Parts: sequence; C-alpha cells; structure tokens
Amino acid sequence: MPMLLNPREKYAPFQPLELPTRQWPSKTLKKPPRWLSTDLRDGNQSLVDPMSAQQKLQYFRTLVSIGFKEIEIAFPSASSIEFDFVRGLIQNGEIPDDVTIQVLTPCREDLIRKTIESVHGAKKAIIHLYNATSPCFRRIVFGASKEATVELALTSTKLIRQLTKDSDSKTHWTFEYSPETFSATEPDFAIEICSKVLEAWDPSESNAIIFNLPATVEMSTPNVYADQIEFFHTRIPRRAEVCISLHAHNDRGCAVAASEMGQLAGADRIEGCLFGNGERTGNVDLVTLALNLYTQGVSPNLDFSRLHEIKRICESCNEIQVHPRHPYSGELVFTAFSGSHQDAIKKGFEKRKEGDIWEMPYLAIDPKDIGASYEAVIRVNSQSGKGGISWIILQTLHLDLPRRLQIAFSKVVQRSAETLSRELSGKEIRGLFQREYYFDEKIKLKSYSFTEENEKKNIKAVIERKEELVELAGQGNGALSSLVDALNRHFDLHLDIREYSEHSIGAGSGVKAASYVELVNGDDIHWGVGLDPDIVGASLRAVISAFSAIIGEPLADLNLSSNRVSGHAKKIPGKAEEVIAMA
Ligand SMILES: CC(=O)SCCNC(=O)CCNC(=O)[C@H](O)C(C)(C)COP(=O)(O)OP(=O)(O)OC[C@H]1O[C@@H](n2cnc3c(N)ncnc32)[C@H](O)[C@@H]1OP(=O)(O)O
Ligand SMILES: CC(C)C(=O)C(=O)O
Ligand SMILES: [Mg+2]
Repeated sequence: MPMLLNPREKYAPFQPLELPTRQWPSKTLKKPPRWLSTDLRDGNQSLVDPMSAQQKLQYFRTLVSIGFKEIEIAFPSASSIEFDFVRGLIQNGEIPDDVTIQVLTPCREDLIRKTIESVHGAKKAIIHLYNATSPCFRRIVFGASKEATVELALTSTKLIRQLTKDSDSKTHWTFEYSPETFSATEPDFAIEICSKVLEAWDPSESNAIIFNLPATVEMSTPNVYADQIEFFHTRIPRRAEVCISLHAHNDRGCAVAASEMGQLAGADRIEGCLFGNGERTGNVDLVTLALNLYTQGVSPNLDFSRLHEIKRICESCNEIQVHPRHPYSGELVFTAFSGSHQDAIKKGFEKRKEGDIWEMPYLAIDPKDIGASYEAVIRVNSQSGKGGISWIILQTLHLDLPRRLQIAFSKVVQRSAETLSRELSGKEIRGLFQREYYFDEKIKLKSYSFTEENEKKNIKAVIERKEELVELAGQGNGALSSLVDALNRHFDLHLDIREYSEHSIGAGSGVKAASYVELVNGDDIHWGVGLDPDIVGASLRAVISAFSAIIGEPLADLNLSSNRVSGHAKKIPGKAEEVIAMA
C-alpha cells in the first residue's frame, strides 16, 4: 500500500515581510477610495459564458447609475465582441463625461495596438497594462529573469506612451500598470519594476500613474497584504504622482478584509466587482466594501439604495445567483427566524426614534438604506417566539397585543409551524390570528343598549349565529361585566374576565378602538379581540370573541338552558393545513 502524503507536507508557509514600522493597524477608514468596477473585464472573463454585447451594455448602464466614475469595460484584444463593445460605447455616446473607461492589455505589441485602437475617440481612457512579476510566474510561466520581466514592462509602457500621451490624440490618457501576482512578488522587486515604469511613463500630480497591486491569488492573512501595501506606499518614489490601487481576489475568503486593511496601509483606489464576481472565488465585493463604510459613518459615494434591482440585473447578466447569506445583498441577511433575535429586533424598533444613530440588535445597517422593507426582517418558523409573531401582527394588522395574548398566540403559530414543518408566511400568520380571535365572526354582536340602576349597568344585547338571534340580559359594574353576566346567565357558564386592555388604531375621523379580553371559564381560558369605531363596542366584541372560542362550537348546537360546555377551549379547529388554506 502506498503511503498517503499528508497534504500539510505539500505546502510551504508564506514568508511575510518584516515591517516593524507598520502604522496601518492603528488607523481607521475615514474616506471612500476611488472605485473601479472590473465587472465587465475580470468579472466577465471568469463567466462560463461571457456576457453578450447587450448584457454588457445593460451592466455598464447599471454601473454608471450606481455612480462608478472608473469602469474597466473590456479586454479589447480578446475577441471581436470585446473590441466592438468598446467601439459601440464610444460611438453611441454611452459614456458620461465624468466617467473614465479602462481597458486591459498584456505586454504584447499587437495586442497593445489593438487595445489603443479600440478606445479611439474616447474623451478619457485608462490603458491598463499587466505582466506577472512573482518568482513562481517568472520561473514557471514565462521562463524569464527579473531583468527580462522589467524589460517587458518597460518596452510596453514606452509603446503605450508613444501611442497615447505622446501622440496628437485628443483623449485624456491615464496609465495603469499592474505587477500581476504582486501578492507573491518580492516587495523590493515590486518597487524596482514600478519605479522604472514610473520613470518611463513620467506622470504628473494632476494625472497620476496608477499602480494596481493585485492579490492575484490571496497568499496569506490580510494583515500580510496590508504590510506589503504599506511597504510599497512608503517606498515608491514620487508618491504624489502615484495612485495606489488594490485588486484583491478572494481565494482565502479574506478579500474584503485585505482591501480594508490595504486602504489603512495607504491605498487610494479599489478594483473589484459587484457581489464579488470574478476569477475563481471572485474579486473583492464592492457592495460589501461600500456598505461597510456606511456603517462607519462614511459615505461610499456609490448609490446602493436599490440594491435588490441591481442584484437582479447582475444575476441575469452573470448567470450567477447571489448567495442568500451574502453580506448586505443576500435574501436572508436581514431576516431573523429565531425567537430571541426577533425579540431583540422588535424591542430595537420600539425604542428607536426617527433621527437616532442606528443602534439595532442584530442588524448592521437599516434595510431601508438599500431599498429593502422591514417585512423580510422577521419571518416565522418553529424556532420563532412571541416577539417576532406579535411584531408581524403589529406591522400588518396594527394590533399591539398584550404580553399574555402574545404568549397564547405564539403557541398557536408554533403548533402550525411544527405541523407543517416549514416557515409560515405573514399572510398565513394573519389568517391564523383572525381565525383564532375573531373566530370567523361565527357569533356576532348585533345590538346592545344599557340602562343604569343603583350605580349598576344593565345590558340588553342581541347576538347572532347563522341567522339565529339570541337575546341576552345581564347586570354588572361596567359594560364588560354586564355582558359577561348576561352570557353566564343565558348559557349557564362561569365566565370571568382575567385581563383587559385596549388601544386606538389610527387617528382623526378614521380612528378605531382595539380591545383585548382574556376570559376564564373554569379550566378554559381564551383571549378575544374586538375592533370597533367605539371603545365600548370594541370591548364587547372582544368578550364575544373570547366567549365564542370558549364554547368552541356553533351556538345553535348548544343546549342553551342547561348544558355547560366542557373540555378545553378550541384553539385551532381542524388541521393546521385547513386553517391555513382558509386564511
Ligand atoms: C490576472 C488576470 O486576470 S490577467 C487577464 C486575463 N484575461 C484574459 O486572459 C482574457 C483574454 N485573453 C485572451 O483572449 C487571450 O489569452 C489573448 C488574446 C490575450 C492571448 O491569446 P493567445 O495568444 O492564444 O495566448 P494564450 O491565451 O495561450 O496566452 C498565454 C501567452 O501569453 C503570455 N502572457 C501571459 N500574460 C502575459 C502578459 N501580461 N504579457 C505578455 N504576455 C503574457 C503567456 O506567457 C503565454 O505566452 P506563450 O504562448 O509564449 O507561452
Ligand atoms: C490583470 C490583473 C490586475 C488581475 O486581474 C489580477 O492580477 O488579478
Ligand atoms: Mg484579477
């Protein structure tokens, strides 16, 4: 039997550079970077089927509407689709004056010429040149020495300079150079090659050269990348004429952290893709980076206030779905199913006043800032508790349930969720509530009147069930107790009120009263809910609602004069499925 190699023995640890002078760990992010979207280049080149021209155009317009001012639109020498797309944008006047397009080229003369030809007539363009600089690539991919690697970059830079800023073209040219595989390149060599490219291009402060320092593959922990960036930032000559750009891939899942730490370490610009699309595990997610800034009180200068729509467009163009747990944009990221989370969020919303600093249990940002409603925040399944369930009732029916009613109703919902083994929708929960507490209005309060006698209230009421009218009469200290007395006398019951509360719904002429009554009849306990424009009417209806549940059967089927209704209150008549089907 051959011995299995322990995979650990296959890998050598990445050697971080020594940087005892590092400053970045004690810094914080205070301003947004320059953003570049490479969705239409790095994102596009990694798709199973690259986007059609139509899809690229839709994507481009979306990026512009978000507010991107620098957009890498293509690798023009790759295919006629890419080349023609660039031409189309320019010729059809699709590029706003404040947007600069960027195109990528390798260090090959024919491909450089084709790339520059593609942007002919553009008002502003960034020509982005790359060659790999790490020992692994020099040795394995190019078979090239350091000198040859520098020479390749220099020859290409000079050619680009000659064809662009030294030409009589009217385009405003910016140059970007990427030492591809920077994250695996010797830091001194990265400085050496970039310094030579810098001299060859000879930028100015007003039109800086962009050095894009990619973590083409993430090699180590994000702090190691940040050290590499700070090393570069503090040693590259003519720093004022240099823009340091980051281009982090996500092989180890740390691209966001690496890009944030890289900014602390001195970077000015970020390249990435929406929702983290891009080669392999993707480029850094620009949505996450931008919205992370919001949570620190920094405006990213990108508009994600309609994130759902942006996501839909990207999913259709990339033909890749955004994961439901993806930060900020995933379908489930603002949703709490579990009881204690729901309870905390409900309390957070109750205590929050308009204009307060956002301080919400479990919610990093206000869903409204990305165009999401609060409806998805609380969803109910068998792990949910009273807090979340009563929040849904408050949001949808405007009923602010008393605590003991919350507990009672959450048991009803819990049973349904367990029976169905799935989430219940808001509509289903509303249906259960109406079914349980309005009792389908099987027994209705038709009319009532009061007279006073010796500080007591006498009630005469008529209730109806299936067109049968029943006249009741009773006496009590108040309206509720007189109706309870009338029901007890007529149906030979021992009803008593254990708890009562009320509140108004709405304001002005449309105001309504909501009343909640907990009735006890021996072992049977049930809540009733009443709604009426009048507070007394709402209270009486709440009593009838609880009474209906306690007797648990249609009124006509009772032996009205003698039989006590026995057994427990009827909570959910029939199976949960039937109730939900009725809701
Ligand atoms: C990290 C990145 O994302 S870099 C961007 C990668 N994007 C793409 O590759 C998408 C578009 N690419 C293409 O359409 C094609 O690869 C082309 C048109 C550029 C070149 O196609 P081909 O000529 O068929 O070559 P191929 O695709 O095999 O490319 C590899 C060759 O380019 C060389 N090469 C790779 N990178 C570079 C570079 N930056 N500069 C110069 N040459 C390079 C390789 O060493 C290899 O050379 P060899 O053929 O002498 O061994
Ligand atoms: C071309 C470069 C910037 C690149 O995409 C990478 O290194 O990941
Ligand atoms: Mg890349």
